[in-house]
Amino acid sequence: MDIPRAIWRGRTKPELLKLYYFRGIDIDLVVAGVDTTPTAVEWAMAELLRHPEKMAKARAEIEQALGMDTKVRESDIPRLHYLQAIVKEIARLYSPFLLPHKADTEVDLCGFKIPKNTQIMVNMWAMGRDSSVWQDPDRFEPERFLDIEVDIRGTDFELIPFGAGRRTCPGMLLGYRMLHLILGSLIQSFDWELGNGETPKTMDMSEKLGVTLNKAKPLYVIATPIKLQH
Ligand code: HEM
Repeated sequence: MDIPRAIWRGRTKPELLKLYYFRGIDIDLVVAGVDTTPTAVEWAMAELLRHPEKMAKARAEIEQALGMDTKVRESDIPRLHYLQAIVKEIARLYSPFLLPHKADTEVDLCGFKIPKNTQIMVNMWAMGRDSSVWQDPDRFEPERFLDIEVDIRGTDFELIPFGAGRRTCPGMLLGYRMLHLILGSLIQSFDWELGNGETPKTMDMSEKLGVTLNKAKPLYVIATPIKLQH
């Protein structure tokens, strides 16, 4: 990571270390914050376009809760239970790995001995699709979350898309709210159609693993604005 010459010229060593440290934090925030939310929104829109009846159900909930003349706001999220269920279902289906962690000491985890200094990768994708926990795990079924209480903010360990504990995602509350707001606004404000000749049945839903789990073939859609009453 290079810092331009004009910035480091004439600075003392501690000053330079500080610069590197803060620059590292900036880069962390951009890398970790930029890709995650849009990727989740893309998967959610793809699933909703594959299941138009669920898109209609989500819009009906918003219309019923807010009427036709108010845009979705952050304060509306607690009332939009189906929207929350969609976000949880997307987190269950399309979360990749947590960041790598390292065991500080030897630990016993569910009968497995993890030696000190082992690097641990938590596979959230596999956790989300574990058939001993989730019924019909590969199916997009937000309704499953209407009957059970699962908090995805790091307290219910069957679903931890932001991680949990001391190294949990520091952008969690921002990401969590943005997901609901963006998705709610998109559902409320536009009619959606698939582009590029794709149909709900033939849509390519393959995945591409990076730091986030991306859609291998980007979603191509046509959006028609719906006029809110004002
Ligand atoms: C839907 C949105 C997001 C998801 C699903 C998400 C998920 C995650 C996950 C799983 C981790 C690793 C936690 C672990 O290994 O235990 C993480 C770390 C991190 N996230 Fe997020 N994140 C999101 C949004 C954001 C945003 C908006 C920001 C910043 C503005 C952000 C900043 C970070 C940073 C800096 C780390 C590294 C923390 C560390 O190393 O201790 N994230 N995130």
